[in-house]
Amino acid sequence: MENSVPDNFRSPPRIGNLISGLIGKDQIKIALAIGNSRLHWGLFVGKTLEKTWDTEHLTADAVSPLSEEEKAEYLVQIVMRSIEEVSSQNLLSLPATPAFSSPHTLSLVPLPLIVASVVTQQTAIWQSYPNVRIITLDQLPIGGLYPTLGIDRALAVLGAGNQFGWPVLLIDAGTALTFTGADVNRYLVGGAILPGLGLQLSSLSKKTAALPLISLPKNLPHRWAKDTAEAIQSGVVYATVAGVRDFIEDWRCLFPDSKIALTGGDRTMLLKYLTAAFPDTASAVIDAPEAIFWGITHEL
Ligand SMILES: Nc1ncnc2c1ncn2[C@@H]1O[C@H](COP(=O)(O)OP(=O)(O)OP(=O)(O)O)[C@@H](O)[C@H]1O
Ligand SMILES: CC(C)(CO)[C@@H](O)C(=O)NCCC(=O)O
Ligand SMILES: [K+]
Repeated sequence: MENSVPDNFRSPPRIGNLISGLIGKDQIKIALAIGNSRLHWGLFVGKTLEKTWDTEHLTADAVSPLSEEEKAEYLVQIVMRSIEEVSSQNLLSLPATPAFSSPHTLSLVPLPLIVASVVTQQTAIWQSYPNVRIITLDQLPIGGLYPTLGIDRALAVLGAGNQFGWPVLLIDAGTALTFTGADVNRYLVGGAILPGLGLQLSSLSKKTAALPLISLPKNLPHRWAKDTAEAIQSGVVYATVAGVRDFIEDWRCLFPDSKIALTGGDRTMLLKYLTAAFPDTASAVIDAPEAIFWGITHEL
């Protein structure tokens, strides 16, 4: 994904003619979940989530010199290019492809875009998209939300509850590691926020003189390490899985029949560590990479 204005900025997107048949029927909608590390995209046909993918944040520098009209065109093209990159097989093989014949280009018919963002600066950029809706907390059918709750947490817990049932505890292993729990009445019980696995590692290297930037280990490391890299991995991994287990077990005391779902960029690693360290706890956890998009389904 380009971060600056693309060279062929003014050329019509190729995919336009291909999918405009579907657009004419109002079937395609794009969801954009703006996280702290990157952009998460979902392509819906009707209410069905067909595809998800991730790209980098846009830079304000690429967008700010543009006029309002150019911004709109630029963002439409960013969306189309992004879809084009990920859709070469899947999108074009959707069942509705025979309808691909309309003369519209997508710069004339921008796909509806639904944005849920926890990054104000990025939200501001996407406000220039011509056919955008920004999801806010007050639109969501969950009670007991507090005003500063992250929309990603609200949507993901809603999506997990709708998919798996209520009550539900949603764990998001993203930039931040969050716990968000709701009861059988879709009422927020509460949650917690701590630095995610990646952020723990990067902050140790950034804020100390001697500690290097270490990546996550492939498997549960040795606990009692005898070199720096392994010591960092041990500390971050064991403390995090112990904390995650403690939150899960506490939640299960409150709601013994609750579903427990795990999402976010580090979910696979976290679940691997948790499985190795606490298999009983881990066996209750459901992999839910698309939880936030299931929450958005409700808003389409
Ligand atoms: N290809 C990737 N690019 C960036 N991060 C990745 C990638 N694959 C896995 N990750 C992990 O994903 C984590 C970020 O998670 P995610 O992408 O869910 O973040 P986010 O949605 O931006 O964060 P948040 O929702 O907390 O704002 C990082 O800690 C990183 O280790
Ligand atoms: C906690 C994060 C950063 C997780 O992405 C996001 O949900 C957020 O910015 N939340 C606002 C604070 C809160 O949820 O209480
Ligand atoms: K996330």
